[in-house]
Amino acid sequence: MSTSADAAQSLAQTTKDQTSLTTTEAAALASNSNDASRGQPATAASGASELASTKITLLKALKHFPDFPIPGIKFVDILPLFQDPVIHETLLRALELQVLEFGEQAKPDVIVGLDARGFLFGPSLALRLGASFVPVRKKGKMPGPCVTAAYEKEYGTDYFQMQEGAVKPGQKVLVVDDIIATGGSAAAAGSLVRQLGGELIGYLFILEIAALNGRSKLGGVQTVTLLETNE
Ligand SMILES: O=P(O)(O)OC[C@H]1O[C@H](OP(=O)(O)OP(=O)(O)O)[C@H](O)[C@@H]1O
Ligand SMILES: Nc1ncnc2[nH]cnc12
Repeated sequence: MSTSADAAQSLAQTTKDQTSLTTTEAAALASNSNDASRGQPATAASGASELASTKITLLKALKHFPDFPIPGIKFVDILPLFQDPVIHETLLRALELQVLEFGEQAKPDVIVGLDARGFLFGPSLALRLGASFVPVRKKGKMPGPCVTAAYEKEYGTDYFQMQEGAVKPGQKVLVVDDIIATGGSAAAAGSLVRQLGGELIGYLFILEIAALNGRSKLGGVQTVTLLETNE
């Protein structure tokens, strides 16, 4: 009979090319599977199937809109992930597991979410992790003194701001957003965190548009993405 550890190892190996989840995460998903089946141990096969189907479920829920918001952009819409409470919960659990995989020494004090789609899951993730949530907003939306950074993105130039004092010097900060495309938005957010004296410990995204190589703008800071598209 296989143990939970065996099942988790098998899960991680079976799905190596399909998912960024690792052995520890697979173990947690296997444990979730135990809950779902009311105490019945998950077999490696059923756990692997659950993990693969989790990723497929999330990918299938995404919608694609050619030529939005301007011609030539293939827009990936992540909003459907939040329409179904089961998919929403699955998403949050998977993101939480990704952060836990960073290890205790890299436990974030602050989750910084980017305007606007980083606000859809950043606060929920922060609550699960016992961390603060702090927004990065487009310029002119927040009162009081702010730090500002300009950035180029896939479809234009923009400005991001954070409120002074929102991140305290030395706090460990994880920046989260729905999508990394060119990486301009995330890099600007990282620069704001550093302007406030925060320690930027990583970036976490739901989806990476790999062809745009946004990671190259993030200066080697730990960058984790749940899903990937090459379109
Ligand atoms: O990697 P990049 O090329 O910078 O692109 C990624 C950013 O673009 C999108 O936001 P957008 O600026 O469209 O704003 P919105 O969330 O307010 O729609 C997306 O939500 C990311 O924040
Ligand atoms: N192709 C894209 N789809 C959705 N959001 C984006 N943000 C930047 N590029 C995007």
